Formats: sequence, C-alpha cells, structure tokens
Amino acid sequence: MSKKDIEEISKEQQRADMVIHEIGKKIDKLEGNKKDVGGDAGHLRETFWEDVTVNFDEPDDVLETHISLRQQAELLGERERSIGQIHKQLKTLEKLKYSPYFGRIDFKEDQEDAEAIYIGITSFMDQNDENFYIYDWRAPISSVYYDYSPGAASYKTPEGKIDGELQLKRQFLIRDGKILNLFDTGVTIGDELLLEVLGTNASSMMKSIVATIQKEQNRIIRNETSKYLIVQGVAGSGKTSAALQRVAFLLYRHRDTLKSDNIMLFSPNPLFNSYVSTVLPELGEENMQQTTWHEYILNRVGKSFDVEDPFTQLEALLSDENEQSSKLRLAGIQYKSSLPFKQHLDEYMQGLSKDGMVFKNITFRKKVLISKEELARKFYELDDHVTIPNRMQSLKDWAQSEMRKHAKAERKQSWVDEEMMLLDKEDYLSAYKAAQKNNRDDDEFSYFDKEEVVLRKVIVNKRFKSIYKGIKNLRFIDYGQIYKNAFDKRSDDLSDDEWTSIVNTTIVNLEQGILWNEDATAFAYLKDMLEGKKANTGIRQVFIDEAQDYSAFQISYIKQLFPYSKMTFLGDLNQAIFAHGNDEFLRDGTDEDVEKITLTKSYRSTSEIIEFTRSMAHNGDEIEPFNRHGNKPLVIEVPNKKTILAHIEGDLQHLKEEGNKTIAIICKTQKESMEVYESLKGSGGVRLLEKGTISYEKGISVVPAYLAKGIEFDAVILYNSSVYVNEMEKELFYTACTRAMHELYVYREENIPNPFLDNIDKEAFRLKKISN
Ligand SMILES: Nc1ncnc2c1ncn2[C@@H]1O[C@H](COP(=O)(O)OP(=O)(O)OP(=O)(O)O)[C@@H](O)[C@H]1O
Repeated sequence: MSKKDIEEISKEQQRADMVIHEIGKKIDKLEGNKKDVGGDAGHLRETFWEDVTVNFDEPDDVLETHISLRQQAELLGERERSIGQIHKQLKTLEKLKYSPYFGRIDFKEDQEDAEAIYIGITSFMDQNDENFYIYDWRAPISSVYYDYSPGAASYKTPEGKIDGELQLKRQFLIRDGKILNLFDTGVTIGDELLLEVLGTNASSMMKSIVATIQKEQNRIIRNETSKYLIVQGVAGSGKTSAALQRVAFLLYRHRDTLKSDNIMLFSPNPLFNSYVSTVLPELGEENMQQTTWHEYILNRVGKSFDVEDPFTQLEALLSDENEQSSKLRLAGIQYKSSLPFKQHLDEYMQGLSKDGMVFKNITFRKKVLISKEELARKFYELDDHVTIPNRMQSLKDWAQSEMRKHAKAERKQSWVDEEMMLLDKEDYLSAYKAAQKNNRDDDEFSYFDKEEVVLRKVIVNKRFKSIYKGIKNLRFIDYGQIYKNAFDKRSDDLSDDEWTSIVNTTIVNLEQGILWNEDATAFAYLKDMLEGKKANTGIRQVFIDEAQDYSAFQISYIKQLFPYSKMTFLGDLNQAIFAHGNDEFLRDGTDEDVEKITLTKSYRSTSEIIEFTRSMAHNGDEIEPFNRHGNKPLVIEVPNKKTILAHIEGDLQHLKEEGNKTIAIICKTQKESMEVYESLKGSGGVRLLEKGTISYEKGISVVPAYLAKGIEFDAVILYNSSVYVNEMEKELFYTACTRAMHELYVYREENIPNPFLDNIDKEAFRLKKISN
C-alpha cells in the first residue's frame, strides 16, 4: 500500500469514527426515549382500568364506557407502536454502527462545488437534521454510484434531471467500525470488492447485494415505469437478488403509499421462501407476502379435491419408464397449460350462460331439500343478460330462503324430539336465555311453551348451519362435473390417442377426487370465473421468480388476478424444468407497457464452472462469467452406481477440509435422493431436503435438482449424471450444475453416454477414472 493510500485510509477512518460516534449518540438518545415511552406504556397497561369509566347501567353509560375504553386502548396502541418504531430504528442504527457505509461518490453539480456523498443501507443525518452523514442507497443521488464511472453523470429526481460530474467513486469494506479495505473504482462497481464478496462461502441465507449492485441490475431495481418488467437472466446473474433489492427500493420510494403487504412474491418452493427471508430485514424493511403458486391455487380450489403438487408431477414424469404413458401425460400437461385451452374454457363458460351448468342436490338427513334439477331450472330462469356470477348470487339468496323454510318445517320432525332429550347443558342454557329474551316483551309469561319452541329452533339451526355455510360458499355447484364437461371438444392439435388419454385420465381422477397439477390451475380459473371472484386489488406489485416455470395459462391468469398490479417476471429459459410452457413469460415482448431486460453476466459460479455448463445453455456463448477463478469441475467416471456411494464420503470429507461450508449432493429425483440419504445418514450431519422442507442449514444436504432451484451451495456433487438424457432432464442437469459456487463434482457411469456431458470441451474439466 502506498503512503498516499495509507493517508487516505486514515482520513476516511477519522470520518468513519466521527460518524460512528454520532450514531452512538443517537442510539443513546433513542434508548432514553425507549425507556420513557416503555415506562409510559407499562404504566398505561397497569392503570388501564383505573382510567376507564365502566358503567353498563343505561345505554348512554354503555356508549361512554365504550368510548372511554377505545380511547385508552388507542393511547396504549400508540405508545406500543412508537416502541416498535424505536426498536426498528435501533436495530438499523446498530447495523450502521458496525458498517456505516459502503460507498462514496464525489459529485459536482454544474456551477457548484463537489460534494462527498457517503452511501449506506439507510440514511443518517446530523443532530440538527441538516446534513446527511450517510445517504440511503435508494436515494436519487445514490443511483450515480451504481450507474456511472468517473466523468459526466446525471441522476433523476422528482423535480427533474440533475447533471454533473462524478469526480470520485470509492468503495469501502468496513466491519466493526474499521475500514478493512478501500477501492477507488472505475467502470464497474469495484471488481475487487465483488471478488471478495463472491469468493466467500455460501451462508444458509441469501445476502443483500446493495454494496455491489451492478449497472444492469440497477435498471431492474429502479424501474418505476413498466407495468410488466421482464427479466431474462442466465443462472446466477442476480435475478432473485435484484428482485429483493427492488422490493426494498419500491418500499422506500413509495413509502407513503406502498407497504410490504401490498407486495407479493411467488417463489419456486417453500425452502426458497426461507432462503430469501433475511434480505429485506437486513435492509431494515419488512418482508413482502410470499407464496408458491401451488399454495395459492390450493386456496382457490378448496378442500374438496386432493391437488397434486408440481414436484409430484415432475417426479411422475421423471420416473415413468413407460415411454408411451409418459408421452401421453406430457401431451395432457402441455394442452391443459396452454392459452388455447384457457380460451376454450372461456368459450365453454360463455356457453354455460345458456345451458350446461351442473349443480348438486342440497340434502339433509339423506332427504333432497333442493334438487340439482331445481337449482338448474331456477338458474336458467334468471335473465341471461345477467352475468353468471351475479346469477349465482341470486340463486344463492333464493336457496338460502328456501332453506329457511325447510328448516322451519323440520322443527316438527320426530328426530328433533330425540335430539331434544340428548341436549347438553349449554344448549339448554342458551335456549333458556333466548326464551327469556323473547318473553320480555310479552304480556303473559308462557315460558315452558316458549322453551320448547326455542329448543327446537336451536337444534334445527345447529344442524342446518353447515348447509347455510355450504350455500354461502356455493358448494351446490358441481365444479367437478362442469370441469369434466369442458373436455367436450377435441383440440385439433392433439391426436386421437392423446385426446382419449386426456379425457379418460381427467374423468378417472375427478371421480376419485384428485386434481393433477396440470388441472389445478384450469380448475381454479373456472371456479373463479363462475363465482366471479373479486380481483385482488390490495396487491400493487407482484414478483414472479423462476417465471420460466409458469405456463402461458398461469401467467395470463395471474394478470387477471392482479389487474392493478405492476409485475416483475424473472426467469431463465435454460432452467425451465417443468413440462409445460416455458418461454411464455417472455412472450409479451411487443406490448407497450412491457420492458425487457436481459442479464448475461453470471456471478454465482467460478469461470471454470460456467465454462463447463456453457454448452448446455441455449445461447450459451452469450454467458459472461464474472472474473473469479477456481478449480475446473471434476468428472468422476465409475463402473456403476454402487461405486458412487462408496466414494462420496471421501469427497465430502475432502470438500469440507477445503473449507466448503454448504455442500449439496444433487440427485435427479426424490427417490434417488432418499437412496443416497439412506446410505449416508450413518456418517452424520447429512440432511435430506424434501418438498416440505422449509429451511436449509449449513452442512451437507441431499436434494433433488428441482428443489435446489434458486439456491446455491459452496460445492455441488452431482450424484449420477448418466440418468439425464432428454431435453427436460438437460435443463434439470443444467440447473443442478449451476447451483455450485466454488466446486463441482459430477459422477458418471462409464460406458453410459450422457449427451450433454459428451458435448463439453474436454479441456473444461478434470477427469478422474475409478475402477472399483
Ligand atoms: N451485484 C452483486 N453483488 C454481489 N453478489 C451478487 C451480485 N449479483 C449477484 N450476486 C450473487 O450471485 C449469486 C446468484 O444470485 P441470484 O441467486 O440472485 O441469481 P439468479 O439469477 O436468481 O440465479 P438462478 O436463476 O441461477 O437461481 C448470489 O450469491 C448473489 O448474492
């Protein structure tokens, strides 16, 4: 380090010390406030009832009591909210104290002096709130840091564009208040710092990237105009990272109108949910709503069907050794996930307006109270200019009123007498109270007569409750049959065999109460449309990660579900692991309100791993590795599967000794993962990741490739590459290999060709042959 560098570090350290000192003072002040407010709240809680006037004698007193209670509760709530705020602020300040900022830009606005702007995860001002010691990374001026190298630069503010000159761009690595390193950077944001960040080992949680956001990622993060923002990015290009920092950016930029509850992220699996869950809190923001499409659909379908999840579907396809049956299922999946099928459903539903709606009998004690034919007749008596959902509402109202008549008639039935004898104490008591209440206004007191009337009513109402609820929830519509009838017309794109198979399997499944994954979306859509489910207006921003795994049907449906929402789709065509459509999320490319951003630079893996996987990707030659080097991947050739298991333990040991903290043995299916796990679990510390697993920890994980989506490991051992053969498996194989950050081992059985491995340049890997 030159003398100048040392002087510069020392100057910067002095400033950092000063800022940290100020942060300390602010922390002390807030701690004091916390005590005061906390004391206030504690006191309020203790004396809550002393300050409330409680009197229920007269209606006016009740009102006064109510008001007094509400005021007291509001006061307490306010205090507790401010304690929550103080806590949050303190947490952020503690983070700032540890590492106050990561960047500095010296920006000279035209006609003014240059100003040094220090950038951190949040802003921090001097005691008079006049000068910024630290600017939030999301502030308008901070974008200069991400977008420009020294020279002419500008940034946008709500008031307009500001031009100027970027005179210095500096990066810091500050830990525990000490400047460990400092880089003055050029074109990109400090390769050195990025190298340092990427070279470290994977933790079990995703980390924020605000200190090293790259220019093209910044375009995604700060995009505010597009209704649909579509990101096609190669594996490891930072799509998920950009999405999460974008959430933080939007929350900051629109903090008066946008809350974390207004943002929804669709993620690939529950494990991923927890993997990304620390990024926003790290940035001082709350997590958005998160779900998987499957979870979302389960809610829409309801409980009457057993819905297959996407992973079970994938397993079924990957494990089906009967080529013909797997081909037929594939044809069904592709058809049911397509836009033409969605259009067919729309037309079919239009037809239902005139004819074809199917209902279920409404029964009670095996007696049909309203028959399905009666429901259909009543439905079609309603004006057919009225929409189906509105007619359903009328039908519901009619059925409820019919049911009330039936309930009344039912009170005289002998079963009521029997149940009356068996009534428990509580029911008696409530009947007694009700009878008393009814008697209050009567001139004569005929309690015993009333008691029986009331008791009968109580008994019948109790039994009818579920019928009323069923009617309210439109359970008298036979969705299963209606969906089945939608397969009334063969699609021209399918062969006779395919069509027959689709119709037969759909019917058999529905009769058994099963909905395959490929039917679930279509079924939910049909149900929503018939019920007139209200669009979700509370959600203002939707993020869809791994968007290539959504079918055209799903994407179109999602747009209908969130009509007022802006959407960010993030995907990689090379990782389209599911059998349904894949490039659909890119399709809207011609719409005006769509912006498409392509990320070609990959940050996760070493250059060597990227070179190895390049030939498997479409447009692989466009993938640009970040300049970080490591060992070439190791291909291990073994005589048979058994040998793999015998050698894996040695590999694990070696990889651990090399400092790899997270190691994954990636298998093709859950079944294969189980086998590997069973054989390794004795050696301890090995975890099996399954579709229901919600968190992963450091250490060794055995995982099917489709569940490793979106996450990463220091080292990956691909259990047996010889089982990946067709196009779909290629994408799974690619996904598996690209999970590795530093080390990749790939096992293969000798004499079994692997079309993808055989295509890789021999120079791109090391080969080890094991003979026994
Ligand atoms: N600008 C950046 N600075 C530091 N790290 C980055 C940056 N961009 C990406 N990374 C790192 O690269 C890795 C991959 O990022 P991420 O998971 O967001 O990529 P992805 O495109 O979603 O990947 P995939 O599609 O393969 O799951 C992560 O470890 C992330 O922290």
